[in-house]
Amino acid sequence: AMDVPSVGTRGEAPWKKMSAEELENQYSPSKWVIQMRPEEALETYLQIGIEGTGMFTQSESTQKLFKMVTPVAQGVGHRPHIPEVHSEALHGQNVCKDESAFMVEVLTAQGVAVVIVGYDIAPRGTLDQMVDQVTRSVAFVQRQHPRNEGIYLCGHSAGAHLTAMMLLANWTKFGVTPNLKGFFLLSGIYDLEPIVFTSNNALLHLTLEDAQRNSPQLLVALTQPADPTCHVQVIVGQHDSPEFQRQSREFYQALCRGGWKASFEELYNVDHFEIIENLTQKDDVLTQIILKTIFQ
Ligand SMILES: N[C@@H](CC(=O)c1ccccc1NC=O)C(=O)O
Repeated sequence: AMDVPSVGTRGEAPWKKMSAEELENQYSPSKWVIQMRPEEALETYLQIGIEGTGMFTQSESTQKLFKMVTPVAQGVGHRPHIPEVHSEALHGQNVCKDESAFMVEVLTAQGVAVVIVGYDIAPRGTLDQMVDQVTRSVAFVQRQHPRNEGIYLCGHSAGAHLTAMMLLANWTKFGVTPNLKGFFLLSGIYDLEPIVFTSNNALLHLTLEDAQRNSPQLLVALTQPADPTCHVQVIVGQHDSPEFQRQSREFYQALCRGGWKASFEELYNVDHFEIIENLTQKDDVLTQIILKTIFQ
């Protein structure tokens, strides 16, 4: 019989047929940038981070991007305030929560309260601990702001993975059910198994079991959406690597099969990093998606 390549999510995962070198490439976002050399991208985006707003200045500089936005009631004399930032932190080896605050102003200017969540990245924290820290942070915000009009979670790259894990959280353990209205999952990974076989695992030390237990791609099929009206937007850059694009598309498909209200978008002409770079600007495509979703 002819060797017909499998289509969609059926059949063997395509990464299993890749050489070690090719797999490493696919899971190194810096190798797929379009405007710079890879080393330049690492320096620009991963080492010094994206320029901050100065709002959060205590730079412990070891945490990862994960942010959460909460629309609050606007009224005369009622200035939205930004709740205390957690000093907990995730698996990103790269960007810290302070550096992730660069996009808050465009949201706070519209009356949206923004919380940047930190967590203990590897090797300080295990992936299970990071997921737990983020879960507790979301529960904390709900407890502090029980009358919020809705909580939207947003994460990029490894942060999108942690954010996606919140779709599967068991909130009963935390004594509170967060008022989750929407998810923005940007250039994320949702099946962690291939990560085990890349250099990304040098600090993380994920076993196959750890990877499976923390793979939303595998878990969404086994869970019912708590709130079927909660909108999950899976968004990937046109110039993200083919593996990152496949992960986003297949996660979107899994969400649809699981009964979630999901949508998928490939953003034109941006790579893994550029996708969030213009979140400081009101007219940016992604900024507009976020604002329209919150204020619809
Ligand atoms: N630092 C590496 C890999 C990296 O940043 C990464 C790899 C897999 C999944 C997420 C990653 N980064 C962002 O959270 C690189 O891009 O060269």
